Amino acid sequence: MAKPVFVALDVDSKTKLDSLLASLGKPQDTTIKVGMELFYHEGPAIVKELADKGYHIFLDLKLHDIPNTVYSAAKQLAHLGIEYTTVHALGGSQMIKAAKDGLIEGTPAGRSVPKLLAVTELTSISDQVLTNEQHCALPMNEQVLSLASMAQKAGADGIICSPLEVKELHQKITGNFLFVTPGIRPKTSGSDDQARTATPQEARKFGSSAIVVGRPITLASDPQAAYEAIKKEFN
Ligand SMILES: O=C(O)c1cc(=O)[nH]c(=O)n1[C@@H]1O[C@H](COP(=O)(O)O)[C@@H](O)[C@H]1O
Repeated sequence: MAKPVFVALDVDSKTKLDSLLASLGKPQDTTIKVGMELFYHEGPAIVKELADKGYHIFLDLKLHDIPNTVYSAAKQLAHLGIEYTTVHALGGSQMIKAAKDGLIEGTPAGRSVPKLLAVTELTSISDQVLTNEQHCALPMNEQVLSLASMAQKAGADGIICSPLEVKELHQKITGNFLFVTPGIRPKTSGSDDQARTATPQEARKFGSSAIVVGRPITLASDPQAAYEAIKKEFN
């Protein structure tokens, strides 16, 4: 089975959303990511609407709060018909466990519990920022590994990291654990706010379970062609 390419629907209007979705293909064959921009603009109703149309939805709100608040929020998200959601691993093991418990508790009977992904270090964080602003004593690869192991023990189904870390993670983390990687930039892209990037082909070679791609598709002159080319390169 083809590994998912989650298209990040980072748009601020229903018109832009509809035109983007029209270029992606049949809902049942399309994996999409609803992030903060669209969710805060349209509210939870848009998630339900997309789920009812048959899209496979990754709802990325990156919860990060005290365990009780995250438990209650995750319980609400579990009603929406989503397949994946996110928390920040830096919220700690108790918070991750609370998110998982909330998802289990909130999932309607007969439906699958959404998979919980823990964001390790954002792909926009460079080695310099990790050291000089976060004052982290570990190098990036060890910090990501440490957060990934903790998240796995706490009950997460996988992590979000850069493709650049995935090869090493596969050697050290066993079991059925997902490595979902944004920071995807085809060769021709210029530089932007992403710091730890790789091409779709590199992500495949490193062993990413799925990739998340926004602007290389949403801002392309032909989003459909860009999406198809990236899917082909990753699989
Ligand atoms: O959780 C995420 O999806 C995420 C984590 C991370 O570390 N880096 C990251 O870029 N993302 C998301 O992945 C998408 C990347 O979009 P582009 O940079 O436009 O391809 C955005 O929607 C980000 O919110």
